[in-house]
Amino acid sequence: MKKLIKGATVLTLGAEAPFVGDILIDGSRIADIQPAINAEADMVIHGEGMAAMPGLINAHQHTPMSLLRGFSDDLKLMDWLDKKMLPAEARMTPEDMYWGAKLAMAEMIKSGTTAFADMYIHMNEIAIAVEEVGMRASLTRGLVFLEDDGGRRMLEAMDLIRRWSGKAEGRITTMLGPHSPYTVPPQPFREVIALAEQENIPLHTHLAETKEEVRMIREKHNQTPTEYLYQLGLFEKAHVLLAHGVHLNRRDIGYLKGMRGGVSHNPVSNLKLGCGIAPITDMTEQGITVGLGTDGAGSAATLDMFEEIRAAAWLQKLDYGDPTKLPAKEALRMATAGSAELLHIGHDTGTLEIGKKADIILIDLRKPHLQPHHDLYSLLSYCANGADVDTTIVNGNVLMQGRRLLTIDEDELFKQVSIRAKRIVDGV
Ligand SMILES: CSC[C@H]1O[C@@H](n2cnc3c(O)ncnc32)[C@H](O)[C@@H]1O
Ligand SMILES: [Zn+2]
Repeated sequence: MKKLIKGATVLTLGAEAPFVGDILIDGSRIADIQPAINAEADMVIHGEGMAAMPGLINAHQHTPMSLLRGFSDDLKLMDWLDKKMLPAEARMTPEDMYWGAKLAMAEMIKSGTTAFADMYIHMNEIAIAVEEVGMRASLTRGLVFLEDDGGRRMLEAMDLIRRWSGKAEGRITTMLGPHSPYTVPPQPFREVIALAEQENIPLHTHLAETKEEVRMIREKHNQTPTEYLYQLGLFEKAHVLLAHGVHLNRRDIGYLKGMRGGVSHNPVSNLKLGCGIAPITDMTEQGITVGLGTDGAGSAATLDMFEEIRAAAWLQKLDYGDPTKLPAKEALRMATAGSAELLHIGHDTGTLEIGKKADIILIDLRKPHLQPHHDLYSLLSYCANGADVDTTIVNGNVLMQGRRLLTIDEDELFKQVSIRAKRIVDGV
């Protein structure tokens, strides 16, 4: 099946400057990108007046937490987690995970996200939802080792990996997910790292999100959270996706230098929880890959990656007192090629290139806030929002066109969400 996008302003986010042209999709991949393509196609997508760019990639998510959006705000992270989220999560059924993940995916597709990294529980139901909806995802069973469970969580983590890696036409990949330095003691952390190294499985974990975490790890191990993970051998033994990295000193950044993977910066969640500003300019200057994510909707509020792009750029300018920090194009590249590296799918996604997967979004520029067109990178980083996305394509399949979702029934979704969200929070 061939599809032809005609007359869009193409931003490959690779080496080329933006140009008006066509994109030919053959099956799941980009077959050609040119100023004009004369080819037969089964479907023509009219891109006139629109910008075509790589789909945004959300590098850190907890999708079912969309059911907990707005339920518990304005709390400190540890109170929010221990007193509100964990009791609510204990009441969530596998079916809730499925519908929560679908709600998150509906929002992501409608705001131009084509791929995401997810860490949660009952991941089998989330994988089924991803398979049905058509997005690309890296799925991880989150592992907390604060009490003995006879190995059940590890079995679930390995079951997810064995059952779902490479499935859904190759759209699903998997990772191992020790939750954080404060929920995984040294011995189980070592065992997870050894397994990751032995079986060549990437890891996804939280790191140095709050000052309280730094204090807890100092009291328990007399180390910074980053030193704790470094001394366990994490950064040399596996590809690692680190979420947050807010409280890193110069020496901590040195430990990350040369690592495979990198850091997911989640600026809106960090702002809302009052965590601080991650030193991502210092990281990128040391060659550390930085991508962007939202975190779960329970902490971030929305899953609109355009808000993350804007917050990331503007917070670096504020933090350094220097508006030249994190320029517009770099911020867009963080949300695309940067995040793709973290998900370990950079060879296939993150830029528009012949041979790469056709994960493409079209943004309708025919809006007052997206005129005139001096610099499209500035316009998309600083002025656009998720509602400007007209079309979302993943793996060559159109998941949204003219803002209509083609693989999710929104009426049924909203009905399920409203019943389930109420049941989960009643009594918490
Ligand atoms: C064991 S599955 C993942 C686990 O992570 C929790 N979570 C959600 N947001 C955050 C965050 O910002 N920092 C730490 N942990 C977070 C979520 O509630 C799940 O229990
Ligand atoms: Zn998180």
